[in-house]
Amino acid sequence: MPVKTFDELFAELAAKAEAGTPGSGTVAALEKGVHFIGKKVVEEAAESWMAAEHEGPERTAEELSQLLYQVQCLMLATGLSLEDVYRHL
Ligand SMILES: N=c1c2ncn([C@@H]3O[C@H](COP(=O)(O)OP(=O)(O)OP(=O)(O)O)[C@@H](O)[C@H]3O)c2ncn1[C@@H]1O[C@H](COP(=O)(O)O)[C@@H](O)[C@H]1O
Repeated sequence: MPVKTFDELFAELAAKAEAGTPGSGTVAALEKGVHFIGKKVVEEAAESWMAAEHEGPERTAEELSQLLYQVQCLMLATGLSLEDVYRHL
């Protein structure tokens, strides 16, 4: 299975948001807004923490991937680009 990078995922999600792609979970989440997505970020962060403490590296990687996805949704919901975030690294 080809590996999707953080930047590639962001480009995919941004294109779906721009197009309003029907059936996209990302488009649906963006319609719900910052409050909904913010709660998802917190939820996935907590699940990543719990997986790291109790569930092993594979489950932790899975939860962290979901956290990265929700972080990107929050960036899109707030109009932030990758560069806007990267310049703080
Ligand atoms: N990486 C992800 C990804 N990680 C998590 N999620 C969604 O984030 C939600 C939260 O995950 P949970 O584990 O909490 O899911 P759940 O508790 O079973 O479901 P919920 O009740 O919370 O919806 C789920 O609905 C997942 O579908 C993701 N949705 C999409 N992607 C990627 O984004 C791309 C675009 O997706 P669409 O916009 O749906 O086409 C896809 O090709 C994927 O690569």
